[in-house]
Amino acid sequence: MSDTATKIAVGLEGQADRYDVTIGPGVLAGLPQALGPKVARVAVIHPRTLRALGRTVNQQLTDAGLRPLLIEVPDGENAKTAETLTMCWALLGQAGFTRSDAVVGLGGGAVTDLAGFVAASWLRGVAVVQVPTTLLGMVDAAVGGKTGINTAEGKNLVGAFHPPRAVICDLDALRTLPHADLVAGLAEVVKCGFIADPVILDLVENDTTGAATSWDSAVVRELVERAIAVKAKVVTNDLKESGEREFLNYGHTFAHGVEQVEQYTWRHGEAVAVGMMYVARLGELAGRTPPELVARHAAALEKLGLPRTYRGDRWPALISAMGRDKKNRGDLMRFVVLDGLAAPGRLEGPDPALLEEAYRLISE
Ligand SMILES: NC(=O)c1ccc[n+]([C@@H]2O[C@H](COP(=O)([O-])OP(=O)(O)OC[C@H]3O[C@@H](n4cnc5c(N)ncnc54)[C@H](O)[C@@H]3O)[C@@H](O)[C@H]2O)c1
Ligand SMILES: O=C(O)C(=O)C[C@@H](O)[C@H](O)[C@H](O)COP(=O)(O)O
Ligand SMILES: [Zn+2]
Repeated sequence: MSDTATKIAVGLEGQADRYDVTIGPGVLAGLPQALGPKVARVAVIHPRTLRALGRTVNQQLTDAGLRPLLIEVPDGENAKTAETLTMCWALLGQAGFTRSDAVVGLGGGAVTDLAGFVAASWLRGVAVVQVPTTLLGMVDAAVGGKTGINTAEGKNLVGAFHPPRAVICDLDALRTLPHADLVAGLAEVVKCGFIADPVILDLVENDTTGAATSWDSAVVRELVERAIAVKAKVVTNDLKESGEREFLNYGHTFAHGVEQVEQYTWRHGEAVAVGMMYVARLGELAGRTPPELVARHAAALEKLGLPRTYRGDRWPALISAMGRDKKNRGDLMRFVVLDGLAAPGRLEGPDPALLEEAYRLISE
């Protein structure tokens, strides 16, 4: 293991489901230990693009005396389908996976969401170790135990809360990540800045050298660690989203609508960027979010090269998709808005006219 690794614990001290998120270059070497002593077989679920890394992990686990089974799935959201889930179940069944075996999610957020749900559902729950290989996976998707897949009707509509046994964020994995995916991941980091840790925003705003978008910079490492610390604290307090975990959903009602309407051709992080602009405007229209904070959203996202606007001719499809958001209760639409910097709150049942007006304000 790298001697420059950082560990952030998730879960209450002394509880069996507490786990570490390990961050640093080279920390993938710790995967066999992270799986624990009782595991024999390991299903390594990875996307097509990471076939070579999958083989490296296969060798690493074999050398450690484990019996890996590589499962290759499609890239991106195409992995988060009932068909891919069924394929994974079939392969685990054919290999005779038992409750002492484990799953590894090796890939971006789409794969860690799928792998987590495979683990949550197989034999009603086996261990999963998440090895995120995108920035977004490291700072958000792999941490916190939200797992799931999409259905034709919407994003993440089927899933389970299933905390991982460990999360391994090997920063070396970011070397091959396309720049646009790195930047998209920063949208979730900025989200953590607005809802909980303004130092994140300072780091982005004061970056004069492009360090915030350079995968191997000290700034990116600090951003990763700060965002994970925000998420770790929230999910430790509220794993199943009955309270403050909803704040991690800031910007996501609109974002998930955009992803669905665009048939998942938009990156999740890009949709979250626009979704934060939308809800910042909504909060302002509702008299909750101060105008200068709305302007700060636009400035921070622009600095990173993230989108702030969306096409203006999709309202019926968007409002329909937003009606299926998990924060809603019956006909009551519920949003997370900011009452100030690092002061998230809920906006329940806003006037439909405000919902459409906020859309108009961010329309191209
Ligand atoms: N469960 C959660 O709490 C949570 C949180 C945030 C996002 N998510 C989900 O995460 C998904 C988005 O994740 P994402 O942004 O990582 O996208 P992604 O998983 O689709 O990955 C983006 C692309 O990068 C490729 N890739 C992954 N690692 C790579 C690497 N190191 N080098 C080169 N290519 C690489 C992938 O194969 C894919 O084509 C969405 O489905 C979103 O809903 C879940
Ligand atoms: O961890 C959470 O809780 C989040 O809401 C984090 C989000 O960034 C993430 O995109 C999550 O998958 C959204 O969940 P959903 O419940 O809105 O599907
Ligand atoms: Zn998200």
